[in-house]
Amino acid sequence: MSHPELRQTTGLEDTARRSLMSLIFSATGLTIGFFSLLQFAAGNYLFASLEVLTCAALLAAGRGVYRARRLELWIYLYLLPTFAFLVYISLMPDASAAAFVWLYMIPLLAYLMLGQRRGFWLSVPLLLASLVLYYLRYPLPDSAAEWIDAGNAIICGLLILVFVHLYEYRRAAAFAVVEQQAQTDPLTGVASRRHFQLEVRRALQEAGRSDSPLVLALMDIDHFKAVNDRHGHDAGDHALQYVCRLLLQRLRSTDSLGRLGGEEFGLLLRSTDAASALALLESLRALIDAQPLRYKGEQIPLSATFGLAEWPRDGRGADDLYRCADQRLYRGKSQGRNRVVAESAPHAEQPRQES
Ligand SMILES: Nc1nc2c(ncn2[C@@H]2O[C@H](COP(=O)(O)OP(=O)(O)OP(=O)(O)O)[C@@H](O)[C@H]2O)c(=O)[nH]1
Repeated sequence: MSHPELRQTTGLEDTARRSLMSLIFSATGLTIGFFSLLQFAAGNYLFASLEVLTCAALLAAGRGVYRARRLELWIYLYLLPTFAFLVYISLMPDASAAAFVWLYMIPLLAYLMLGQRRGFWLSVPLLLASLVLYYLRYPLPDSAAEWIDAGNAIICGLLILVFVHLYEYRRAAAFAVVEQQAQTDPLTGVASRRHFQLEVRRALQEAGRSDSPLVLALMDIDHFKAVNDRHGHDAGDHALQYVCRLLLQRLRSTDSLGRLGGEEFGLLLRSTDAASALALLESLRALIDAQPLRYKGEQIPLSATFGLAEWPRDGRGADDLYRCADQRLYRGKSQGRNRVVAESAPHAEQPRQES
């Protein structure tokens, strides 16, 4: 029952990523700010001033990253100079032999900010290159004790890499499950109300940019209470799932289907005008009408009423389109149900009254 368009991100991961980046930028800025004080105290004014500037830039980036459009660019603008700096301080002429521990930050930061695949491809080559440079700079160990020291450092780095890789793998998998659940109606598998509404708003922005029409349709199964009352709630659940399957069979990959609540569904038909939508929805209506649900040896007849609104003809905002489609759906119900309504009544209509 999966439909490609129902698999878009809700932005959950994006928000989490931005707040993590903000934290990392700010923490790095404050750390560098602290070191700038030490540099001032040591009389290294040029270095100290550069560190103050870097600190200010990172603190500003920590605030600005929430609005950043090209997030990837911000990540690489942070990671590449940071990694170059970490490699430098580990290998600079007067570095202590223990300064290499800063290299362990590389996989942590790369995985945190880039995720598993790109984190791996950025950090592993860099760590290997740093290892080679380190042993060009320092002679190879020549005693058992020195080999043990080197072994500790390498094995510790390797374990950090393996653990961060496994951690990120599990985190991403858990996040995907949570995101999927937030986007999906658990009974029917179509988009949840919240996700569908998000898709409508996104589609309206795209339609505004490309200036191509779009149709929002609302569909309500007729006399659904009677299905529950006569055949039981379980039959009602099967009917909801069945109707969704029928709809998804016919909808195009660019269309979206969401459950707005109870037995009401939303259909989003991108790049479609009212005339083509009417033909499509009419075929969906006829399909539901012609194919009763088979449930425990019984045939349960089903039908549905549709109301549709076209962007920009019937409104430019999501609320206007919902209101218009809802009025037409209500009109279809009052005209006898099992129909598609694409036009408003000649006179102004009252908003639909909830029973
Ligand atoms: N089985 C089942 N029933 C549900 C679910 N959600 C809502 N309903 C039922 O759907 C029915 C909706 O009834 P009404 O709002 O009166 O609408 P209707 O009987 O379809 O009548 P019209 O819409 O006017 O054609 C109620 O009986 C709800 O209990 C669900 O998830 N499963």
